[in-house]
Amino acid sequence: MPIQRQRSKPDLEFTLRQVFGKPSFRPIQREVIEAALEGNDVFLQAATSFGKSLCFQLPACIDIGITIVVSPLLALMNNQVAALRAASIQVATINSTVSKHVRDAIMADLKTGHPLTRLLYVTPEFCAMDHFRRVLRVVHAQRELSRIAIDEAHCISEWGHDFRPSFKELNFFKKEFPDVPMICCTATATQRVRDDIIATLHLDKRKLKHFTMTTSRPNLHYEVRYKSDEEDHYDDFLAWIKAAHARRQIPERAAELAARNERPTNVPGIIYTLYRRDCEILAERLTSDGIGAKPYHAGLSNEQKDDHLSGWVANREGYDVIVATTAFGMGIDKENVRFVVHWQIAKSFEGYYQEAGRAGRDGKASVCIVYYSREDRDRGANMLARAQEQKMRQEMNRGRNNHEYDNMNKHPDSNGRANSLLYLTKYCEATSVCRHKMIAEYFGDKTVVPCNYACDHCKDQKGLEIRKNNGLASEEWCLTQRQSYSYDEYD
Ligand SMILES: Nc1ncnc2c1ncn2[C@@H]1O[C@H](COP(=O)(O)OP(=O)(O)OP(=O)(O)O)[C@@H](O)[C@H]1O
Repeated sequence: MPIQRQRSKPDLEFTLRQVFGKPSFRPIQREVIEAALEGNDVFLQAATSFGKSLCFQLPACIDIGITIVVSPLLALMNNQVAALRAASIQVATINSTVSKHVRDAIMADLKTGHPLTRLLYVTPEFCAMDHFRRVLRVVHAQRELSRIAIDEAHCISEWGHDFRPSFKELNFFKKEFPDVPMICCTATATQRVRDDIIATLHLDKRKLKHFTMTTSRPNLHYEVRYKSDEEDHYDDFLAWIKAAHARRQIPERAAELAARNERPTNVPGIIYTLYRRDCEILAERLTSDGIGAKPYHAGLSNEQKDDHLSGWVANREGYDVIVATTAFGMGIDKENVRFVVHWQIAKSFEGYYQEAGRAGRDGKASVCIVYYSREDRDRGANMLARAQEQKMRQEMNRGRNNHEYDNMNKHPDSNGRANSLLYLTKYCEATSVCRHKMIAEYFGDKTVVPCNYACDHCKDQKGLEIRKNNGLASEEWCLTQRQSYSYDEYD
């Protein structure tokens, strides 16, 4: 018996306009939504900022019953929940920032079997809890479990195999509720990761409706800036952002901004760093140089994180730049982010593309800069090797026998991380290929990706080569550093 109980042919455009305030669908959104509403399992891969969330949010407003959205990060959940509330949609989230009182009220709504909540955002860890599963069974028995949406589905493959095993347990949904349709959304999955997600969730490949769109973000200008340990690139960045402020203070531009009630110093951006201590130090340095900046990392209290995120989203003075670890990023949707800077090489190619994808979500030109040094590359490789060693030790301590351990190491993910970092290094070192093309190549995107001088290679290849030659430490020097273990102390 199909679980879907739809109202007569829904007017999708009407819901889009009335509920979401959008004038029209973006390419293939309509097709994805129709496939979902027909009760299919759907796999949607599309560029950052494509509008993937709408593909499960809109059906949730049409179908009878509740959509469970599994989401990996608090900031992402809170960001989406706030946007849905602003559109007066009945949405709830259960996570560590939600008080017991609110949590009980949500659970009471679910326990009725006929929840008023249209979308419930939860973590994979919460989905693994017995009491939540029991309540879901009640909702399912009442034929009110409308759909399961897995947002940022690549996390199943990237994180499920090590530090967040609950991702792997998401196959509970298909095991227990095979008739409830599922939709998986991601911007960053290679063929290997796609196969892994499908297998982990127990989706039937033959019946799955697959939608794959280009990875291309033509309004993003990708740039690599070369450096070595010898120099502090802070001054380079400060000069760059001060120049952006100065351009906004040219009289005609300033008048335009004033008419829109915008501050000339509001150039919203994100700086990603690998280390928590850098978040604090850098935010303080920028603030003392007149650039409003706040840190964001897992070591801050929930109140601080909320304050910094909400101040930044609201374009509040003093909150223009967020200096963050990767605790901030995936899925964060603020339309006017004009730049994303990676203070060091990112942890993976997927991470880089995701984080850079926070820029220019309004379609306007925006800049993505990576400060790349070979020393940071080696530190990144070190961090990865250590994490893998630690995992190996933990698994040994947990008593896996050698055979199991060998199989674990044969898992596609064990090499995936290293390959991803290697490709990111290749991307940073490259001076003879368009950066947009390199991104497409990594994700197996066969479409022709346009680059209208929107990367440092296509804009000025000669200059790029010179900057690389002048900026990087030599490989010989890095080798001596590696041999003397000097990178280990920094980690
Ligand atoms: N049809 C549409 N018309 C106008 N805006 C839209 C439409 N669909 C989605 N959007 C807007 O596009 C923005 C990006 O959407 P969303 O956050 O769902 O992106 P995403 O595909 O999940 O990206 P990411 O993978 O980077 O998180 C949102 O602000 C959303 O409101």
